[in-house]
Amino acid sequence: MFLMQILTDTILNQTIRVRPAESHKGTYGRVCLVGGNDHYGGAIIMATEASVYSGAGLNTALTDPINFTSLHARLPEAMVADFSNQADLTSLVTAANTIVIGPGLGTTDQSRQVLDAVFKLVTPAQTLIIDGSAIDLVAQNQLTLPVAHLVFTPHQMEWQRLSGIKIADQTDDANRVIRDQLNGTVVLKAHRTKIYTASEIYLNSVGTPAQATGGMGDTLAGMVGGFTAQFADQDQAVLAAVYAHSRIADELAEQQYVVLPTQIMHELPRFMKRHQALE
Ligand SMILES: NC(=O)C1=CN([C@@H]2O[C@H](COP(=O)(O)OP(=O)(O)OC[C@H]3O[C@@H](n4cnc5c(N)ncnc54)[C@H](O)[C@@H]3O)[C@@H](O)[C@H]2O)[C@@H](O)CC1
Ligand SMILES: Nc1ncnc2c1ncn2[C@@H]1O[C@H](COP(=O)(O)OP(=O)(O)O)[C@@H](O)[C@H]1O
Ligand SMILES: [Mg+2]
Repeated sequence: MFLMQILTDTILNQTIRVRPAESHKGTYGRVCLVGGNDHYGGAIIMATEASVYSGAGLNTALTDPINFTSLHARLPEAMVADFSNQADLTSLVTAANTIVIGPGLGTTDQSRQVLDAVFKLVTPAQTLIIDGSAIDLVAQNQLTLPVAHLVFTPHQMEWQRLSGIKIADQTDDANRVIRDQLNGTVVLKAHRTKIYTASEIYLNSVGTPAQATGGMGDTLAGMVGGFTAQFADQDQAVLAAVYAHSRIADELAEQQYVVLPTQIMHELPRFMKRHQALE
C-alpha cells in the first residue's frame, strides 16, 4: 500500500542548498543534454537553458550543428557539440554527472543511433533523464535500458506508448507495475503530475493551464537535469524540480494568461534564492 504524498514548499528548502563559499563550477555538476534535430532546435535550447538557469555548473548541448548558432546567440554559458560526432559524444557523456536525452531528438534513424550510443556509455553512477522522443524510441524499439539512476518524464501519451497502459487506465497500481519493470523514477506529466519513485508516489498539486504550451516539458527536463546534477539526493532533486516548475508558473499566471517556458526558467535564480535551505 502506497500513500500518496502531496508536494509542498518544504521540498524546496529540503533540496536547494545554500552554496558553500569554498566551491567552483565543478562543485555544481556537469550536465550533458542530448537532442534537437533539424526540426526541433527549440526543444534542446529550452532544455539546456533551463539547466543553466537551475545552476548546474557546466552544461553542454549535444545536438545537430544546425542549432549551434541559435543556441549560442541566446545562451553563451552553454557549450555545444555535434551529436553525430562519436568522439565528442563519448567524451561529453562520460564526463557528465547527469545526462538528459530526448528533447527534440526526433525518431529518425539518426536519432536512434544517437540514443543507442548514449545508452552504451552511461554508467551506474550517472543519472539519465529520458524525455520526449527518447521515450518514444525506447517504446517503438523495445530497447534495453542502461543501468543508471533512470528518470523518465513522459506525458500521458508518451506513457501510454512506453507502458502500454491507455491514458484512461493509468491508475497508480498499473503505473507502479511498469515503473518497477523500468526500474526508474517516472514523472507522469499531466494537469496534475505524479511522480513514482521506488518507494513512494507523490502528487504535484500546483500548476496551471497557462503552462499548456510547447516546450514546457523540454524546460522541465532541463530543470530535472540541473537539479539532479547539483543536489545529492536524486529523488528529492526530481521532486523539487517538478514542483518549482509548476509553482513558478502559478506565480506568473496570477498576472498572465499564458506562461512561456522561457519565462519560467528565467525566474529560477530568484525563486531558488527565496526557497533555499533554511539556515
Ligand atoms: N520548440 C520545439 O522544438 C519543440 C519540440 N518538441 C519536441 O517534439 C517532440 C514530440 O513531442 P510531442 O509531445 O509534441 O509529441 P507527441 O507525439 O507525444 O504528441 C503529444 C500529443 O499527445 C496528446 N496528449 C495526450 N495527453 C497529453 C498530455 N497530458 N500532455 C501532452 N500531450 C498529451 C496531445 O494530443 C498531443 O498532441 C519531442 O521530442 C519534443 O521534445 C515539443 O516539445 C514542442 C516544442
Ligand atoms: N493544464 C495544465 N495544468 C498544469 N500543468 C500543465 C498543464 N498542461 C501542461 N502542463 C505541464 O506542462 C508540461 C508539458 O510537457 P510536455 O507535454 O512534455 O511538453 P513539450 O514536449 O511540448 O515541452 C508538463 O510538465 C505538464 O505537467
Ligand atoms: Mg515533451
